Amino acid sequence: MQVDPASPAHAPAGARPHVTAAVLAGGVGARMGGGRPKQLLPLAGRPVLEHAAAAFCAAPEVDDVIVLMVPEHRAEAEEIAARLGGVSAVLPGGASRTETSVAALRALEHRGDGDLVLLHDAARPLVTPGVVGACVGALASAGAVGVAVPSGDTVVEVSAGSGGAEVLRDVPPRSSLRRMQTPQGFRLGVVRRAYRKALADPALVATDDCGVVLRYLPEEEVRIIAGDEANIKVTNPGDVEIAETLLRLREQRAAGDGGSGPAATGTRDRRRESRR
Ligand SMILES: Nc1ccn([C@@H]2O[C@H](COP(=O)(O)OP(=O)(O)OP(=O)(O)O)[C@@H](O)[C@H]2O)c(=O)n1
Ligand SMILES: C[C@](O)(CO)[C@H](O)COP(=O)(O)O
Repeated sequence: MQVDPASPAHAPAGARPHVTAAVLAGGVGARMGGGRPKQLLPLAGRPVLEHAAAAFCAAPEVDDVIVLMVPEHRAEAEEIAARLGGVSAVLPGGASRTETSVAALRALEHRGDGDLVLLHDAARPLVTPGVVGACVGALASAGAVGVAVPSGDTVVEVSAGSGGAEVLRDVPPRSSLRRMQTPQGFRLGVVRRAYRKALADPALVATDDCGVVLRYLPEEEVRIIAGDEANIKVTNPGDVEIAETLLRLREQRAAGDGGSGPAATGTRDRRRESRR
């Protein structure tokens, strides 16, 4: 699949920006092990990646969903995209998460600087359309937005001590600590400028995209909005089971609400409907 080249490069004056969600599925899942990328593991009967992409397909604020997949497993992502019906392109990911983010930005070269992109870990299958919508909403008044949750634990900094053993170095105040999640959303002009500088830095090391904006565009405020404790990243063995439990709890709560909770299904039609 390819990105639709007929899409306008710049939104007409006064029009709302175009919103693309890029689901980053280029990782091999080394910590999970098992020989297959974790985004393809089944979670309640559907691959992890399918859950993640479905939340964006269901979010009325999102116009377009693309998936960046480990090249060797692109065919499986194409099948998932075909099932969902709301994914416009499945493209090859890069060798690192940062390279996959850059590949997503390259795929959006035809979009204007004022358009928006949401970068999301395919390994976070429990993201909800509600969090996606809040992220897009915050981008009305910010150039970069990350979703995060407060840290319940005291988070400490460690380093190697005199005998080589790990020792405590610093205890940052917990009240100012958050655990960063995805989606992370950006005006394209902002994230493009940040990555342009980042890619010129031979010392570039990044584990998320808001961090790249913070480091390379210090003048740009990165807004933090409330994430969701359940929006875990499937990382280590056992995490799929935890995600399944959280999903079941969410479904039970939604059923208790009369089914009004966030559904991770939806179609392009619903999106079109919301734009009228
Ligand atoms: N080359 C890469 C590496 C990571 N990711 C994506 O970035 C997200 C978060 O990364 P992580 O949890 O580290 O995934 P993996 O890199 O697959 O895991 P590991 O580090 O254990 O190998 C995942 O959705 C993963 O697919 C990516 O798109 N391209
Ligand atoms: C982007 C992220 O999910 C925010 O918590 C995280 O940094 C990804 O990190 P990883 O090293 O790729 O697991």
